[in-house]
Amino acid sequence: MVEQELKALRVRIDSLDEKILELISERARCAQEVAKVKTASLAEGEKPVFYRPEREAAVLKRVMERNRGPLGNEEMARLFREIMSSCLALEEPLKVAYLGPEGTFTQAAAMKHFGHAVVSRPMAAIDEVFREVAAGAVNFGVVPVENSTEGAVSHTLDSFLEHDMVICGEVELRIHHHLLVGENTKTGSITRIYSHAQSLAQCRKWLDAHYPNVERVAVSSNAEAAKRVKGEWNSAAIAGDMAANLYGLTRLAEKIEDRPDNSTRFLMIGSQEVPPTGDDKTSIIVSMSNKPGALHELLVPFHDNGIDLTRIETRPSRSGKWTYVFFIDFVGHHRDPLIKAVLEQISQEAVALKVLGSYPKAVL
Ligand SMILES: O=C(O)C(=O)C[C@]1(C(=O)O)C=C[C@@H](O)C=C1
Repeated sequence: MVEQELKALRVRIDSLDEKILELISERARCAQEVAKVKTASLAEGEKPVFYRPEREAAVLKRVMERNRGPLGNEEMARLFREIMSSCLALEEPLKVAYLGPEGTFTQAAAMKHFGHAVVSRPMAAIDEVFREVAAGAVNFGVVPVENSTEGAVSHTLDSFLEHDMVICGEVELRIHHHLLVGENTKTGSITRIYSHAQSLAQCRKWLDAHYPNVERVAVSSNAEAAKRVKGEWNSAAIAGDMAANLYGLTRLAEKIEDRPDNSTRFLMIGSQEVPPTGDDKTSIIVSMSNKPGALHELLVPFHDNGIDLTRIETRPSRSGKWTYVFFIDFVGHHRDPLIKAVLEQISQEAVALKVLGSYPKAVL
């Protein structure tokens, strides 16, 4: 009886899969047509722009709005994310550099934002990601910018001071850390725990409680930590799922981050300006003259115009001792008339103002 029912359901699934297959193929052919149209309408010397983040955000939002379940909105959007990623790859295979090595959270962020049909290249340092994008060796780069527990990633902020980059997207990732061991690890004899400094900090209380006397060794990435543990018998690593799976490690303890809402925000950097979608964010760098009330003066225009600031960060400017630059993120697009007016007002008071980019708010 059960066998009969299962058989009938599987016949239905097969027939639905055939329809889905046909529809996906039709969609892919449509994307090929889009590519032809984009290429045909070019002026002399102009390059086609295949990747359209504003359109991708609209597609994913529409899917989420129309979804009636039983699959959740995020799950459904994730499936469409991958379909679109493959459609884009037919138009142009995107090359994306990220802070490596393979298995880092930054790689997971890159996949969450662009899907898996991109050609991704791990870089050894944040600055290298910036340089690879600046050199035109890849279309986009992915770098971490802030963590909800540990704050700003200062290497990324400093790199924005050195390179002319356009921010064209953001993605947020829940960060879950696990204590990982290899096949050879003697779990009762762990004397050393490897991880990236930020991850060690994010698990500080857990480590104090469970491994108070074990040496904590900061290495260049969580993936590097996982790699080291594979060959040692007395060490463990703190890293996430991607690294655990990549290096075949076992989870001795799961989700050991001190704060359950621990998440990291990543930025997509490139050279492409993104048009407004109606639900955007903008990132700017401003340097003010070193006088009392400078920060107040900078913030007043935002307040007066009801603009929602989502982040403000200070870094030394590197061009003069004790001068500072402010990294500010706010809601809106720099082409919106209100935002334009506010930026105009600020630039009259500022020593320098640079718009790093306006981009759709993260959908996924
Ligand atoms: O609409 C476009 O411009 C397309 O190229 C199609 C498409 C899609 O598959 O929906 C593919 C890539 C772009 O980044 C955005 C959307």
